[in-house]
Amino acid sequence: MDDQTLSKPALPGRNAALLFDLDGTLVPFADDPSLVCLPDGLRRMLLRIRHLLDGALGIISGRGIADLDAIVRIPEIAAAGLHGGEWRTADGQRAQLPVHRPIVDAAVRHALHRLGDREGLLVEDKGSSVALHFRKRPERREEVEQIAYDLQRIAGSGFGLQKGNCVIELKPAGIDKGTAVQRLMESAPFRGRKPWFIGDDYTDEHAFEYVNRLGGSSVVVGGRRPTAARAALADPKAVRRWLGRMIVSLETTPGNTPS
Ligand SMILES: O=P(O)(O)OC[C@H]1O[C@H](O[C@H]2O[C@H](CO)[C@@H](O)[C@H](O)[C@H]2O)[C@H](O)[C@@H](O)[C@@H]1O
Repeated sequence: MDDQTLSKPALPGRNAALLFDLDGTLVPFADDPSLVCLPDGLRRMLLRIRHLLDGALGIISGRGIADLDAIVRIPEIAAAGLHGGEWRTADGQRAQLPVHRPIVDAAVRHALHRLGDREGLLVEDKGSSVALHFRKRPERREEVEQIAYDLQRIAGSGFGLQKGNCVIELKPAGIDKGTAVQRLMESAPFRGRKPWFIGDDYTDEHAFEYVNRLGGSSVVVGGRRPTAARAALADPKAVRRWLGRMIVSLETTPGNTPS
């Protein structure tokens, strides 16, 4: 169904575990992925909410964790990167799935060779995957997607494709943001709490489906439909306003000691 009308999300209670996507959710899209930054005011809000939820706040992204850390700048925040290919729990333990570097190297070389004129296009080498970006050249979408399909054939069944906002990515098969949410939810202080996932893109649908199955709350940012999400916010500015209301609500909930 693509005429879904979704209402705004309620405010999470003190037993919530809050998991956010980054690009298109907490921060607006930029032409160049390296130009994205998280404003200081928003960082302070996330820190405050993390404190009020006893640490149960994390980021789940298609970016690698090192890239996320450089943007988010919240030391040791619980995170999953590369759509679930690596993760770090709130106590700082890190893990990552095996990286098939020779295949990724071959895919990067093939993509660079095939693209020819790369003006406005970007081949992003993410270590275990490779993303082909066409935000500045939307008219080349079909050509870029065709190259990605060819990369998938060359890489074989151990790899799959993930479409996103003006991007298509070759990534290891069998990982997605649903498994990423599951990994964090099985670790402290997330375990036993009600999961919330807030995201905007196709890759976030796996996470929406997962939290829905757990009886959690799923919030899509923006107008992409259809979606498995059960509530919606218009854009990253609306997300920030919602976070502001959340802080007031959590601070005034009996049992929370403002500090
Ligand atoms: O899961 P996310 O946190 O949303 O990360 C998804 C991808 O984000 C980045 O690409 C997207 O954002 C860029 C900056 O706004 C934009 O230029 C690009 O068009 C978007 O697709 C990042 O570069 C990717 O590696 C992530 O997978």
